[in-house]
Amino acid sequence: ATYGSVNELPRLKWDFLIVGGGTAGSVVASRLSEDPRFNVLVIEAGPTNEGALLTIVPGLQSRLPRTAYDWNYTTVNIPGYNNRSISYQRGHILGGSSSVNGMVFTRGAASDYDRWARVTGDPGWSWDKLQPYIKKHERFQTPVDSHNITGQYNPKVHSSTGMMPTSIIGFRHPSVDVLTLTAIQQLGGEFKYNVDFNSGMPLGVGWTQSTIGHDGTRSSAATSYLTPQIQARNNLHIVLNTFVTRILESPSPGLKKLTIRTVEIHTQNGPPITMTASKELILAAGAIDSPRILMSSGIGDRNDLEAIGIPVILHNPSVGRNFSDHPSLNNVAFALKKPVDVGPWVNLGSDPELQAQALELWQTNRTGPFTALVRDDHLGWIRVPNSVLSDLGLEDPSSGPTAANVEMLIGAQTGTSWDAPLRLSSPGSRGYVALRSSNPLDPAIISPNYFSHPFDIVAMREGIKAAKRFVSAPILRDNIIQINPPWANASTDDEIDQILRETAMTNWHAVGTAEMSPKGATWGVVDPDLRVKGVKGLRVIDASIMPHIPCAHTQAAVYYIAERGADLVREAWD
Ligand SMILES: Cc1cc2nc3c(=O)[nH]c(=O)nc-3n(C[C@H](O)[C@H](O)[C@H](O)COP(=O)(O)OP(=O)(O)OC[C@H]3O[C@@H](n4cnc5c(N)ncnc54)[C@H](O)[C@@H]3O)c2cc1C
Repeated sequence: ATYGSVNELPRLKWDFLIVGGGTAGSVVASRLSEDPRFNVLVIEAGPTNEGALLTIVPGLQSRLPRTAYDWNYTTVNIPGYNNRSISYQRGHILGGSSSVNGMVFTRGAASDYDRWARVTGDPGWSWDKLQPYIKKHERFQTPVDSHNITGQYNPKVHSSTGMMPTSIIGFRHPSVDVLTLTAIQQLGGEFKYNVDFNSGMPLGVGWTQSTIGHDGTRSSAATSYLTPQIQARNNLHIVLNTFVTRILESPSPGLKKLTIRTVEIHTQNGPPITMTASKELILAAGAIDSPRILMSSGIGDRNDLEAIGIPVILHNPSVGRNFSDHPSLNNVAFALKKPVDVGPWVNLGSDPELQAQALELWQTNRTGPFTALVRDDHLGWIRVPNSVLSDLGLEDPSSGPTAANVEMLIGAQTGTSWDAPLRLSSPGSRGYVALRSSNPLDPAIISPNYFSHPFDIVAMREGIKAAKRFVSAPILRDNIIQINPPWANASTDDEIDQILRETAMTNWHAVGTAEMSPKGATWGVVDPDLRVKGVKGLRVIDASIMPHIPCAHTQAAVYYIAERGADLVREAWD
């Protein structure tokens, strides 16, 4: 059952308490409550996703920032971004960030997961061992426009029996696609056609896949794992609009080890409410808020916590560190002499009339441009040339030679320019999340520290060069005037770097702030079974636990972590 406030909750005994009904939390709740022996309560700060049109219609995603569905965070001034601070979106709604994200569906490289297995000493995190979870997650379907997708994906690497509807992009731009596909045929090499970048081998250019199924609506963790039927389970309870401030030591007669299975819940007009799980407490509040809750509760760096007056219950300097994210650059585009025909929706982004028509089409029969969000039909995954790295004496931070350093979205949204927005897929920079004060209601300090590692700015620069190589394909080059501002007059590396620092943004892929490390390691926050080090009764299962960021949009990896995480919990209580 689902409750609108903590006052409506029946007084029950909870086996498992899950803090955060986001991407990972929804999966864990769904899987644990498959076992009728377990009584599960999810505590979610945001409202229900039910009927929230902005989260249902893919094309309305851009209207989500700064609504009630957004935590509305802002980073500190980022030195590598010329001291700019940027807004940092996070989902504040059932389904969490999966209810507000861009729905791009990418898994990354097999070597990303193999590296997790290597650094944690647990082969269970390897690409091969995760396959059952990859399959349990996905329900690949024909796209909403029912076009023939033979040759646009590899059915062998997809599952049609899992929980979450996914597909190939279902609203395409045929005149752009012809140019892209011809260009990659002409260029080959780094731009070779990759029939399916979700095979574990992402390099090359392939058709965009998204977490939108045949019905043209967003698939989120809430719509897929917490369907009305699943929410109706007798042993699954979800309380919305309820904010967890801290987690507390629980009475544990006879146990010497620090035991934490109690949550403290904020109430408007009264003292906080506490609840204790009889089996386990699971933090799934995401890469910003899971470390925030740990630190507010006295688990973190002793010096930092004492400096703001928080009594330390467990000294662990890794909490909140290792923040990793993908910087993005949306302004890489080339002016065209002759426009490409992108159809009647060309001004969709700016014309309210067209947007109203698109919404009507979506509502009437699930057609039109609002059945997709990303308007780039192809994604490219590229490497920084080894020669560039060796000349500069830089190491490649990616997980290996088959992983991507840079992602290039490929399209021509307005028809008047050829677009190549870039994402840095294998950043070397690491930032942190910290507390502002001892008040657990204060938002955390988010310090992403982008472009603090020398590789990152080099890789972005190389991404721009790769975009220039792309438009040098015979099919495109005669139609290209030049790269658009702000790049048109930047010729030296210094000039390019300045523009990078002035204009780069984020892809909202924060991970790593409660990283896994081997059992017994002197660093890290959780063991490979996701138990918080030095604590009994407490796990973290969400994006925070990734030791390294995959070269992919991060939701797929979070689903796999949550699927396996739920299994690890279940095994412990079998
Ligand atoms: C704007 C945006 C666009 C993105 N685009 C893409 C994309 O296109 N493709 C992709 O693969 N990935 C994308 N991502 C990233 C991806 O969505 C995230 O990596 C993933 O959803 C994180 O999952 P999580 O479970 O760790 O956290 P979340 O899904 O954020 O879940 C955390 C949950 O905890 C709740 N919570 C937090 N604090 C508390 C508290 N104190 N008490 C109670 N509840 C609390 C939150 O409300 C939330 O529901 C995007 C993210 C954003 C924000």
